[in-house]
Amino acid sequence: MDLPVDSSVVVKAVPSAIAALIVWVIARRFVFPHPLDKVRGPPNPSLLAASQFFAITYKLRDVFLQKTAEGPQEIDFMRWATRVSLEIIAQSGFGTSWDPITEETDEHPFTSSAKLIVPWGKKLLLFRTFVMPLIYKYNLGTPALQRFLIGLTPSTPLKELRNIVDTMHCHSLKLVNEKKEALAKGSGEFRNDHKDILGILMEENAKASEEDRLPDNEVIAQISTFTFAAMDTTSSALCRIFWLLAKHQDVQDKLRAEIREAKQNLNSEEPNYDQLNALPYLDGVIRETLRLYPPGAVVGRECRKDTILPLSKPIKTVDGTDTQEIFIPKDTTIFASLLGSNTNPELWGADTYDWKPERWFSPVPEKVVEARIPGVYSHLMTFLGGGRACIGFKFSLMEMKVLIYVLVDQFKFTPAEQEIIWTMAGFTTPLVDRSKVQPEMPIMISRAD
Ligand code: HEM
Repeated sequence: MDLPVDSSVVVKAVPSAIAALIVWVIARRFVFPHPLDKVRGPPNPSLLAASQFFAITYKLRDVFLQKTAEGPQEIDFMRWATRVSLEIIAQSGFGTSWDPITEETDEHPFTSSAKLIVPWGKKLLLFRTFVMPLIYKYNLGTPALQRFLIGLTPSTPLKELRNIVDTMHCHSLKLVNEKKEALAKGSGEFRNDHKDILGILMEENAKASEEDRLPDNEVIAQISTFTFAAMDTTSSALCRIFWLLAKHQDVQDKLRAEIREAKQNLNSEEPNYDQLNALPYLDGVIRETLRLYPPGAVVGRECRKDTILPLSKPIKTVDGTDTQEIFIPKDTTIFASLLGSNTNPELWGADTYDWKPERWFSPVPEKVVEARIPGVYSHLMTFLGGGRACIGFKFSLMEMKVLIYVLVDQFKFTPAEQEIIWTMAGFTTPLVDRSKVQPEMPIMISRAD
């Protein structure tokens, strides 16, 4: 067969091409390997959820593209981060869609309700600390009586919280009933393609023995638990990350460069889970933010038996003596500072209160390793540790990474004029006006070059 070019030229070029290829492979492997090299390969089918997260995030990207068509715009980032977080947990957790995420549609009532639990709850600190535990402990009054009494009180926060609970309950009940109906028709149809958490729970619950089976009200309660645990925390962390990126343009630029390089290297719009995790700057930004600004700064616990708490170093008691341990009587409520552990200068060093994503490019300080912090994530207590640790932390990390990957690539974020007030009661929440209940985080966005 005739070759379209002079065959002698091709034959002479072969050894040079092979030599060039060898040089290129060696250079890529040893001189400037890309972090994604380690994780190339077929996508892991068990981690396909990343593509579901991308699909939801693209809707937000489209809203922002629409908004910035005429130039820079101020947006309430809290509003959009909450909508996306809710939709992600609705689709992956419950196999339903609650929010089309468009400029023209309002947020789902579940979002507007769940988002206000913390701000209204904050106004009832004394009631929650002293009265509610007694109501639970002594099982005072039926739910109907409690609701009736709330109606008689002049307390707006109590009434608001009751309305919030009603809204969330009503939507959760509807969802459980729909799932039950589908379950009755056959599990194949029921699960559809999605192995969502609620679907699996209900399917297994239906098979469980009478004594192991969760009653309906507990299944319904799981929906509120998951929504609340997933939505408020992740949206709070996302707000903080974008606020920091807006304030540190140099970090934002480096992050954008890393994302764009990854896109080019992968030759694809969407990295899979492993590829996303292999981006060091993206990972450093998230780790550092969750270290210095954990969405929940403290957790409360009730001591179930008399306990002696050993201390890492002696403290002075009121009578001036040194002690190495504290006695905590049964039923004492204690608050453990997750923030305090994450930022302890004795472990993390003098620059502990500086936000430095690069910190994570080197091994963590020896003292941090030696302290054996029991947290499930990165020597941090942000997601707690032990039997009650956060079960959604990898889910949340992936959600944040996907959102940052998509948005920072396309948009530039700069601070808005208003000062943000970060309130620390409950989950950390951004506000612009302390007298308002509604969380808000204005930020300027424009198209990135
Ligand atoms: C940045 C995001 C998140 C943070 C900082 C966070 C933090 C925490 C913390 C500190 C706890 C322990 C609370 C306590 O026991 O007092 C917890 C529990 C929990 N989290 Fe998360 N979380 C996040 C995201 C998520 C997501 C996305 C989900 C669900 C998909 C989730 C589901 C849960 C659940 C169900 C629990 C209760 C676990 C149990 O008590 O056994 N979380 N989370």
